[in-house]
Amino acid sequence: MMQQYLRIKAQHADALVLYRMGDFYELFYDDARRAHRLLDITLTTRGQSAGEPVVMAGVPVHALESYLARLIKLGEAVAIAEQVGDVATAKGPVERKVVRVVTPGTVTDTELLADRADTLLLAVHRVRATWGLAWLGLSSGRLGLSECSDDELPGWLARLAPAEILHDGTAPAWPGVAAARTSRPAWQFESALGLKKLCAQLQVQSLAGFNAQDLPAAHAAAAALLSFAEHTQGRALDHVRTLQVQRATDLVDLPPATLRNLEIVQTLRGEDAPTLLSLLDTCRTGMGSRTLRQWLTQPLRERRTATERLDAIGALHAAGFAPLREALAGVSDVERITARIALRSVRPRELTGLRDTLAALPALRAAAPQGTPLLDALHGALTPDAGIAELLQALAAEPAVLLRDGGVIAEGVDAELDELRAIGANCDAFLLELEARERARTGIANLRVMFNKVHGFYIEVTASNVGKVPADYQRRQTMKNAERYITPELKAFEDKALSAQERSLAREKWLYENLVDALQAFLAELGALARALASLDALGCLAERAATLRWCRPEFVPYPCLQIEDGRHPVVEARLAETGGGAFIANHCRLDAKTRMLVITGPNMGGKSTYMRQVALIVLLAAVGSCVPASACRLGPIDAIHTRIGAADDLANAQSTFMLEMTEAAAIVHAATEHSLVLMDEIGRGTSTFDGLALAGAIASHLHDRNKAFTLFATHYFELTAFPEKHAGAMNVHVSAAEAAGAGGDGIVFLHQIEPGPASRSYGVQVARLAGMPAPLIRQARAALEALEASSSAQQAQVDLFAAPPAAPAGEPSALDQAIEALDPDTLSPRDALDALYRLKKLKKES
Ligand SMILES: Nc1ncnc2c1ncn2[C@@H]1O[C@H](COP(=O)(O)OP(=O)(O)OP(=O)(O)O)[C@@H](O)[C@H]1O
Repeated sequence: MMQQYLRIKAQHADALVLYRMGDFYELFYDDARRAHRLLDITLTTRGQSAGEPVVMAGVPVHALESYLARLIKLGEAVAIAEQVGDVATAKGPVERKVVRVVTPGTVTDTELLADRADTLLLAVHRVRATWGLAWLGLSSGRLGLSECSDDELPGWLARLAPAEILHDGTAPAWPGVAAARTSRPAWQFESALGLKKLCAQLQVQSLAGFNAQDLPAAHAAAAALLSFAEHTQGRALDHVRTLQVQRATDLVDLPPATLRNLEIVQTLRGEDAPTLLSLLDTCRTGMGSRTLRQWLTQPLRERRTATERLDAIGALHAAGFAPLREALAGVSDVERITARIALRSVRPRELTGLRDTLAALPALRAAAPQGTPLLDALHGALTPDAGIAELLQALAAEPAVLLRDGGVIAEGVDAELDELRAIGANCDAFLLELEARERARTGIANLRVMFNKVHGFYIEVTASNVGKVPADYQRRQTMKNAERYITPELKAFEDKALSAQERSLAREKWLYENLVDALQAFLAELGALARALASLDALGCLAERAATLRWCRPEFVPYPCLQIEDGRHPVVEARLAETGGGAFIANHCRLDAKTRMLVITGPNMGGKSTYMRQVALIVLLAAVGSCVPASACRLGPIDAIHTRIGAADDLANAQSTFMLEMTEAAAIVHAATEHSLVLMDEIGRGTSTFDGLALAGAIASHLHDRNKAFTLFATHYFELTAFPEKHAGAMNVHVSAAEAAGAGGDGIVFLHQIEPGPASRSYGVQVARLAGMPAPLIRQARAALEALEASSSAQQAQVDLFAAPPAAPAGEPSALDQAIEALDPDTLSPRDALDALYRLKKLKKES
């Protein structure tokens, strides 16, 4: 047996092998020690192999799911080796085979998946300066490809949030990426192989129809992705029949900092709520929630999709969305059920769930409004082939949870099954009759015919009556107060009953497998149905949110424009409403080709961050095709939302607050275009005043003069309120606050209203007092502040913070010169040389 185990283990060196032995899955040697550490299960030793005691640990079969869930969460891969041979006839150890490998990115078990988020497997592969990406949601059948640069990769990893990343062993560690990493042999990442595999998977001759033929790096990643996914499932992936190519240039760029700072799907603390998604997601199904999450993290630059969705939402408002949402509430997770049909792991109750959903479709169709291209298309997908429902009629009304318990196939579907079941049903009558007959024959009034799992059928006679037992009774078992017997007649009956039950279970299993096989023909239709239901659900949800939260439809224009009337921060507003914290103060934001930058000043706690974030959230929601929290909104093209907000120390990556601040700001200055929205919150505060002020001024100038991005620039440096005087595209605004008649004039009321012009003064000391600083400390700070203000105005240096950058001093080599100097052509490989060329071109562009 150990030989058999070691053979299996050799084929699954990277996974924990769970080896089935009776009612347990056993782990051996290092796997056992690892499982002991991770799961806190007991380590034992048994027997000897090669002269050493065999170290082992086991988990009971019935508890597999919960242990699997824990292991997957810890990023482990698990190979499950089942007994596939016949226990009764096997000579030596029963044959065992790995039936599936479960890894964090390839789980499909309903119990192990989050309802409202997709679990993605991502493969990455670098070809020269290009990263190829290929990802797959096994439980949804969604396959995607993309290519990106080094700089863009972190954005993709954050956006996709994969559970597991496959790489060829050379990928660097990515900070902040929580996915499990699985290394695969480099030869599996092969472009031509990938192209072939993709064509085979999608059953097409070329990928032209998917606009995916010119992505060699992504093809290479797809080769490894598909091999690995098939390997874990032990079969082909028949439900994966569509492909989505996403080009970075198609999406509104949301770098990881933006996803984080705007708290779109996770709060800064890493919780699921309150976030934009948690506020938005009132979807009736898991499929809808997953789709909404995808829309939100992958907003599109071109406005066609958003306009289509907004048209649909408009129609839902006009026709009423409540009936549709009610009809969707009873719909089961068709997307995951479809995947599980394809993987042959679907459970009986999932199929009856599908049957109920199909039966509910006419009502759903009646409740789904039509009249816009998107709604009409979705409506069209709600009439799947009647053959599916017909096949599902074979299932019992309420089947058992597990196939092995029987009772899954309905009566009247299969004559043989019905006959076998009848034998079982007649059992009870026969036993009662036998009992009565034997009581009469023996004169033992309390004689009983009974059954248990270990001993089968028997006749029980109490000790006091043993003397009356006839000669044809054979003793089976002696109890404390009774004896148990078997008779030839009872034995014959037992054989017939047990074999009928066994045969009926086997027959049901066979019928069920046939049913699942027959359903394979409808995978594509079921996939389309799932997508339509999911989209309808997400649209219904957006319509409901817009109505409940009083949002308006944004308008798209082709020229530079970012105009928001009475904008609100949806999450802060909801929170204020929840806690009775008063009304949210709505604010405008008006940027256009001429005015591209707002310099925002005002007291701490005044609402600067809230204002900037709300503008970004509104821009994002509009790009998704949702209504927005404002009374009116007009938007030009937007290609990215960049944010530099807050200062969470990235200790894990040994970056100081200031270093992180500058790194993020540098990335923005490099990437922002005139179509980007940039939020800069208190840049420069992480260092000394002069350094910080000087850098903030230079960054503002760069954004204004070179990037020309729409920029919201919040700052505490009063000196920066002079910026708009010299920069025509910038304008001062401030969040208003009022002095309250408090002791010593230190009271302050935040009005949260954005007003034109710079703030008149700072309120830092007042806010500190509100925060409960001791009175003497506050008095000292105020005295010091007055002295500082007096001395500063007396000797204000006439420094031009915003002067154009002086040329690099003569004689000082530029960054480009230095890079060229550092190159040694004789020692470069062709690939390094090409990389160097890219680097130089980039430096040239920046200089
Ligand atoms: N428009 C608004 N209407 C009502 N309440 C608001 C509004 N804006 C902000 N607030 C409230 O004020 C609090 C502080 O806002 P915010 O964090 O945006 O201030 P800030 O000016 O960025 O402060 P700091 O300069 O200290 O970072 C928010 O948590 C919110 O409760």
